Amino acid sequence: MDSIVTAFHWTPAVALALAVCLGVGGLIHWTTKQSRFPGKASFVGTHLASLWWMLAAAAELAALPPSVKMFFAAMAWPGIVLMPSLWALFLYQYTRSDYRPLHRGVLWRLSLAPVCFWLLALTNPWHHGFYTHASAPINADWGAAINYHHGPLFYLAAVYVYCVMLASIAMLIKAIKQTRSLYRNHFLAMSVVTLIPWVANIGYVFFDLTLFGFDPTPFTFAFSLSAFIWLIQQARLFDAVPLARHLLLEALPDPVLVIDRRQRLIDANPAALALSQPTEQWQAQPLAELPTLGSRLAELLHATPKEQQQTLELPDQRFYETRILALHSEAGSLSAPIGQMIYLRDISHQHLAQRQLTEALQLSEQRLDTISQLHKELQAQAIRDPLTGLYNRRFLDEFFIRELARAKREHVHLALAMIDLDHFKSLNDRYGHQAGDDVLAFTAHFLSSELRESDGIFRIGGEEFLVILPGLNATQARERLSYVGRVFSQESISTGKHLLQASFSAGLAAYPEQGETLEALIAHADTALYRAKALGRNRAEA
Ligand SMILES: Nc1nc2c(ncn2[C@@H]2O[C@H](COP(=O)(O)OP(=O)(O)OP(=O)(O)O)[C@@H](O)[C@H]2O)c(=O)[nH]1
Repeated sequence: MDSIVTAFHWTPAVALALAVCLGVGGLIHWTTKQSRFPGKASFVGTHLASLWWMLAAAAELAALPPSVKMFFAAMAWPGIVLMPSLWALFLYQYTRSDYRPLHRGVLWRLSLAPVCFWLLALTNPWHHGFYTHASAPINADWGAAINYHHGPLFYLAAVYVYCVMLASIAMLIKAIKQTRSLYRNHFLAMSVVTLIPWVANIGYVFFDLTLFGFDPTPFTFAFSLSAFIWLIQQARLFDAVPLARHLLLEALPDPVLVIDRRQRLIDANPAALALSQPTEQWQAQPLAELPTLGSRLAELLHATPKEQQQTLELPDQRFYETRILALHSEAGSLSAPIGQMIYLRDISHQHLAQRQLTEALQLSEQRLDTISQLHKELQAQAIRDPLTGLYNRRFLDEFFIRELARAKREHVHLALAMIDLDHFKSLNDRYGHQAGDDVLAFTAHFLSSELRESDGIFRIGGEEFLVILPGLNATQARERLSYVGRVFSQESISTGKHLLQASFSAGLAAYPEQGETLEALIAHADTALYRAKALGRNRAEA
């Protein structure tokens, strides 16, 4: 026991190596507790291999006898060879989002080279193919580091490991080229994390670079470890949520743009790029200079928040509803504005449909107006005589009922006159039908101007008129029509070619004395008209 204790010593380098081992162990434990991510098993395996390497390195550092140091140097080899293989496997799975568990066959194949090199390293005292005879402590101090002189087997192992590392780097470069999402940042970060230990290793193998007189590679794992912790904590590596959000944004058919505080474009999803078609160097370009929509969006950003939610009309009948969201950095309880996100929702279909609907509604309203206007005109035409413009027989009943009701209500008379032009047939025969029409039109106009506005004048036959005179009894109506008839007979009627004179006879009846119905009053007035004709025409009889 004592010999074992005295075979090792405790130095700051050993403490550092053990601290890194503890860190790597903690990272492995933490990773196993995380939710699934592509290549999780190979990621854990990589760190187990590096832990093995680090433990062997720590033991070699702590060991005092050169033979023990060389034994632990040989013990490190399964970790040294397995680690890059598992790392390459992890990158292969991660860049392909491959969640499948590791196949046992793959593990066997990956373990083959590490086991072979391990056996070759352990059997080095017999063949010295790994470390040559010249390998010896750097000085005479007890526990001094060994200055290894590498044999061909060592270089074979180095070539194997570097080939695997080159494959990893190639895989990362390909992945970086093919993606522009958050994955790209992850791949970039992983490249750096991967490169640093191997730069240190190349420095050790080819340029004799050492730390504590020792291969610095395992110590750079301290850097890798910190980088991974940062990536996992801050950049949320392996966290599905930001990746899912980013992928969603990429797949979103609506354009989304992100600008910084100085309104320079920092991100745009494929839909935004397809809409705007900017130059290749669109990142960091001022928003206002962005083709198609930049100037419009820049104007919107200066508008009030209310106006910012408006419809943006772009060429080719495309309409977008705009939404502008402020972005803040969350640093503890402090929140600072860092930019804005502009979201454009494609509402072309709804907008066009709404416009078509509005146009259709306007058209149907116009048509409805025209129809109701036509309807009114038709209604008016239906109750009017086209030649004279006077009411016709159709409106007589309605007019009479209303006036009779009023007469009854107000206890007044209601007179009715039948008017017939005298000798109209001979006028027609002598001067023609057109002249007859002119006389009829003149008569209508004359009666309308001579009688009261409240009197109803109807043309009820060829040269027959009917007049309703509210408030007048038969005698008063007779006086009124006698006077109007006299004036009419003195009028000269122009019929184009001739100046004619005409007269009319009128027969009168009045409610309530001569009757209380239209039929009764017409019958009475007809009789009176017949009498007026018989008495020589151009007169009114009651
Ligand atoms: N120009 C014209 N003539 C019409 C119209 N409607 C009816 N008439 C004519 O009016 C005349 C009516 O004549 P009659 O009923 O015989 O009576 P009259 O010649 O007026 O004789 P009295 O009534 O007895 O004075 C007929 O010749 C009809 O052809 C019309 O719209 N235009």
